[in-house]
Amino acid sequence: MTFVSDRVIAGRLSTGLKRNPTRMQTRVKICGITRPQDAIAVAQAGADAIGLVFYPHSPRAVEIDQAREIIAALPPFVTTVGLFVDAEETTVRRVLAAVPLDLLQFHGEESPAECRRYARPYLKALRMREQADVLATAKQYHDAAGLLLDTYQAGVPGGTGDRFDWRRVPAHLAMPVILAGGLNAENVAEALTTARPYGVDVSGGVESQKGIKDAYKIRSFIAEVERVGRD
Ligand SMILES: O=C(O)c1ccccc1N[C@@H]1O[C@H](COP(=O)(O)O)[C@@H](O)[C@H]1O
Repeated sequence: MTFVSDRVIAGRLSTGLKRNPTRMQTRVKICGITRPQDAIAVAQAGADAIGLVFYPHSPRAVEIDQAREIIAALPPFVTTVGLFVDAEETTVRRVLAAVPLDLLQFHGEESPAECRRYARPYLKALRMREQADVLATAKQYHDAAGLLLDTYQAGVPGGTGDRFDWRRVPAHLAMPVILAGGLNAENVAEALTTARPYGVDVSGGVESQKGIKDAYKIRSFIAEVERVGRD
């Protein structure tokens, strides 16, 4: 088995790197992994990070034992991200005690204090409803490792499969921007040239069905990111 990536998103996110300058490779997170074989496919394709969804209402939700099995299948240097949506503190702590997560992703209405209380690097998701203020949110969550911008859809906290207007991503932000929402191999090049994010996060766009990743779609997605990310 050949693993083509040895990059670690968490460490780099916390170095204060901002946007994706010329010649710098855009980081890739593949979210909603539910099976060890998908984690292996993601690592083999060269992704930087996998996301594990600890939100029971998601079709991609994982249990603690399942998450441990998935992570155990990974080679080193692939960042593990745990996604939560307005979870109880006890729930997050139970997961953290059992699952080796490098980074937390808060995808609900968690306050800055709630995001900080685990003393772990975290990403804060902002759903891009009309009145969303990216700059103000970045200020509010100034200690976040990055701000993840996702599509807003009423009643759905994420994983919508829909894109938003990428021109709304500010050109300068004091923290890394991770672009999400409806990305796939067909549109990610346009997304990157429009928004120039530090990283991208995709779930539905690389699946054959909800929760089941498609190795071909993952490879195509990463190939596109690498193509655009080069000179
Ligand atoms: O993936 C989910 O099921 C999910 C559930 C609740 C909150 C967030 C979720 N996923 C995140 O949503 C975005 C976009 O996903 P997609 O590519 O549009 O399917 C991404 O950040 C996922 O991490």
